[in-house]
Amino acid sequence: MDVLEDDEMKLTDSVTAIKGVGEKTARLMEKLGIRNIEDLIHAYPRDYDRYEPVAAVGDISVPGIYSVDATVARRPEVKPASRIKVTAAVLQDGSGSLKAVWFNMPYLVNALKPGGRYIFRGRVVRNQYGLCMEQAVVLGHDEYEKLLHTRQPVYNLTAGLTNKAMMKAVYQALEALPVQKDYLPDWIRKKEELAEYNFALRTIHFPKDEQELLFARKRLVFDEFFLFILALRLLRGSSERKKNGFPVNALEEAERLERELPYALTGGQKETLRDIFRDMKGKSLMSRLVQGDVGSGKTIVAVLALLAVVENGYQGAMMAPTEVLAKQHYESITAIFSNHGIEKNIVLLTGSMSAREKREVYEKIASHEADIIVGTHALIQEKVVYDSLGLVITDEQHRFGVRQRKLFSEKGGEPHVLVMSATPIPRTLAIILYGDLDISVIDELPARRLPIKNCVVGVPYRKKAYQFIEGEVKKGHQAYVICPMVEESEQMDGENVIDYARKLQSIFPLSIKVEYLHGRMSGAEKEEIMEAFAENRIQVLVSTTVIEVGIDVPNATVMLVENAERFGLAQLHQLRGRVGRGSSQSYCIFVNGSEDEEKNKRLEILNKSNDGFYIASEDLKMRGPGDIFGIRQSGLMEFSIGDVFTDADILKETAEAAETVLSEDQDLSSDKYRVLRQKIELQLMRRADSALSL
Ligand SMILES: Nc1ncnc2c1ncn2[C@@H]1O[C@H](COP(=O)(O)OP(=O)(O)OP(=O)(O)O)[C@@H](O)[C@H]1O
Repeated sequence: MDVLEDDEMKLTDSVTAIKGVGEKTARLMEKLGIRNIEDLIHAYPRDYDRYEPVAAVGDISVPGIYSVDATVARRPEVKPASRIKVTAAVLQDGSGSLKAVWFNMPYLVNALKPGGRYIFRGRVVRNQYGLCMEQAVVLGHDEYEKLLHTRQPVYNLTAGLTNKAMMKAVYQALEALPVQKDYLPDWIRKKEELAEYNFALRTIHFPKDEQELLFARKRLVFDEFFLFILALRLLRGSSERKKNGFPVNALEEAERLERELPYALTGGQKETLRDIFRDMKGKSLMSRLVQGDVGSGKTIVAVLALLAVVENGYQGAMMAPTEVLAKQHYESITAIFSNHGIEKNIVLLTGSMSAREKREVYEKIASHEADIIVGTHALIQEKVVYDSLGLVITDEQHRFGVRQRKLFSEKGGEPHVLVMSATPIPRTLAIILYGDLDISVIDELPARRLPIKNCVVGVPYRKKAYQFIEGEVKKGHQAYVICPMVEESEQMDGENVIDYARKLQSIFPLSIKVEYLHGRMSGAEKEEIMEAFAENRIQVLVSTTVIEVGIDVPNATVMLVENAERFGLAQLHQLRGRVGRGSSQSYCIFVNGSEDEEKNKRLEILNKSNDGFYIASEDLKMRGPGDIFGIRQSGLMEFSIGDVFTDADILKETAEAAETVLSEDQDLSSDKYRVLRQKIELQLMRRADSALSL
């Protein structure tokens, strides 16, 4: 028996335990965050490739993936096009003919006999000669019959790792794993009509049909929310009633700065500040979420809170999700303080600083020479010892720092925590998702802001858009261009930052400097580019969504989003929030890169409104149950399968179920919930680990 168990695959095994997965593949998988079997089986497909019935060639008028049942009209030709060999054929059925090309597959010339009839399945693109099918898979009729109506999983990949390899690895892991115990209590499964766990897991990767897929998905979404909510509640249980070790009583400096600001705070900002000050003065520690739409002015609220803490003799830290943002916060706080004669010592701490620079900052933090520390995750590395850290401000993605909180408490007392969020979700959902936090909402934008003017356009409009950008730059303004990809990819078409920046620079006069920014650049490179953009040494910044959160360059007045159809509306709303932050009129141009009218309709929602809540709820109304794959609403909430917008109903059901469980057993200590509790603890550790390794 023992021998058998040793042979069994375990969730904690490395992916190399799978037959056919070697060190090289393991390293590639690691890039995707997949280290062990458990990670692998939870790396859910990002989409599914559907084998639909064949299309008549004559009916194909827009690009997309198609299957056609056609004959090869004449002997295919091989043309050497620069380095690659292109095999070209003409496919015919009774309704018309279609060009087909393959790259670097010259052997097809002999394999595809003139007059031979096959099923060709591939992506039809539009090039200068019209429609053309690229890299088609050639299938026999029997083979196709078997695949018809099935869905093949499409995984997130990285260069060198093919979809086929991922599929095989997942399949083998699922085959080799022993059946896992379903940790969800039976009564919940029955009440909510949820699939069995092992079945759900298998089906999400290899569904038979749409119905089964949705059934499996619901179960996994439920699980994800359920574990999350329970974890939050357990955490809250342990952090509640924590005594306030950093009472904030004196508020003179903060109130003076508030009076002297060049603008009056909005009602929402004032109320939020009152909540914060009341909390920090009170008996227990503050754990508060500040929710406010893009550009609602959360930063100044954070700055005033930091100043209050410092005035009372403590240190305050502000943790940003990226180095670029940390630097920006550091600079804006420094500027505000120096403009108002406030002499506090502010330091910046980021991962990309040299060891010597870091050491100097550590010393300043330990000796309390530093009052305010702004940085990235570097702020919570073990080497950082605070003298008396009274407040930590963080963003919603990193709030789940169980270990972090523990770390702080080991370092001399738990600080107050303030979490900033721009995710536009209704209060009922916010209460569920932020169950461990009290909530303040900044529900208005600063007065005298001109609403952003929007338009949704097709690709042919580009030329005009570039002229428009040129005009704005000539007026002294700046522009952002967003592309979905960093560089050209074989798997996906769409605009990429590197080529796009090159193209724009060649179109614009040299006086307009175009640069690019993306997440794969080093911290120092990104900082340099952002700094140059903030100082208007760069006029047009072509970027991926790395600038989605928080970047504040009020002089930028145009945002052009390429392949807007690829993004979730909430995410587009965040992107749009990068303009319209100053007093000038701003513009947002969404380019729909597909010819799909439905996608246009979705984007039109953005055209109609600048209100994040409205957009999220309208988007929800337009989606059917089959639309949940492909586009995720928002990258802001770190769920791997659930979507807080689309799955709002499941989220509510989950919250009720969690409530019932906790009313039976407050800390899940009974035998009945032992497996569930273990699963939650594991989840907490994983989240804490991934947050720390960022
Ligand atoms: N009450 C106000 N009146 C006028 N301008 C304001 C007010 N509050 C903040 N601002 C300015 O509005 C701009 C946006 O503020 P801020 O960067 O704090 O937005 P945010 O809420 O953090 O948005 P995001 O979620 O996009 O990061 C800043 O340039 C800030 O100086």
